Amino acid sequence: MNQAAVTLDGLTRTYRSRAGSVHALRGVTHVVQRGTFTAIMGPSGSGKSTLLQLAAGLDRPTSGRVTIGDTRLDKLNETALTRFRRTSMAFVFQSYNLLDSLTAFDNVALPARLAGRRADRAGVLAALAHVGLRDQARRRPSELSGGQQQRVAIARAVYGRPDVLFADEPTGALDRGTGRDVLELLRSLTQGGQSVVMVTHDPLAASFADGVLFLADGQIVGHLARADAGQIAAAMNELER
Ligand SMILES: Nc1ncnc2c1ncn2[C@@H]1O[C@H](COP(=O)(O)OP(=O)(O)OP(=O)(O)O)[C@@H](O)[C@H]1O
Repeated sequence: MNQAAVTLDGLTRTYRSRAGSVHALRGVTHVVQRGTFTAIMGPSGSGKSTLLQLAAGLDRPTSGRVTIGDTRLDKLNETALTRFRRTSMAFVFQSYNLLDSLTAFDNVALPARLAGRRADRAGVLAALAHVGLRDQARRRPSELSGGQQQRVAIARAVYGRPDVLFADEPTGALDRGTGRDVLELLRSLTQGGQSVVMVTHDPLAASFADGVLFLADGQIVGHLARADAGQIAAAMNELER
């Protein structure tokens, strides 16, 4: 089996507007191994969100390519890409992105239903149980705390057992303790062979990852393996000087 979960090969992304061109990514090459948790850090505007969007197939690179497992995203048309995203990848955002008119259960079941599959009741409940919310299945997001809502979003993301979970500041809106629970949950997914790629500004959040990639000005400028929050903060300070 291919041990590479995400392969980024010479990725560039240039945004063009009347005001001029912005080179958000300037040639990023990196491999995320299967079953690992990677954090991406860097100063504001360094290209972190752009990188995540390209890796998740939500946007196309100007040049270079993204491969998820053995599948090259540039070989897929929009329909095939949407289908592939629904089965192989999931995305967790800072703002949870749950539908308030649906219960926790129906939010978790939604991607499968959108993909034209029946959501199996036992599987959805198991996903909710995995994030400690088995008893809240009938509640709507507005009846849950922020941390619980983010756990519903993670249950939704893991229900289809995607190979890769992308997360953009997943703990940005949570207090420390709740954030820690969410990060431990993300880390636990790797034991089942899933990969997690997370953008964060928070060195403590990044310390839960197996490795941290540092971006500056659209390029990878450093890498730390299994570092504590102090080491990560020191590396960030160096970058921002
Ligand atoms: N749609 C867009 N059109 C034009 N420029 C963009 C667009 N999206 C991002 N940019 C620019 O590309 C660069 C990288 O942006 P990106 O959002 O990837 O950075 P980031 O590291 O995620 O920043 P932050 O930490 O502030 O969220 C920035 O200069 C940004 O202004």
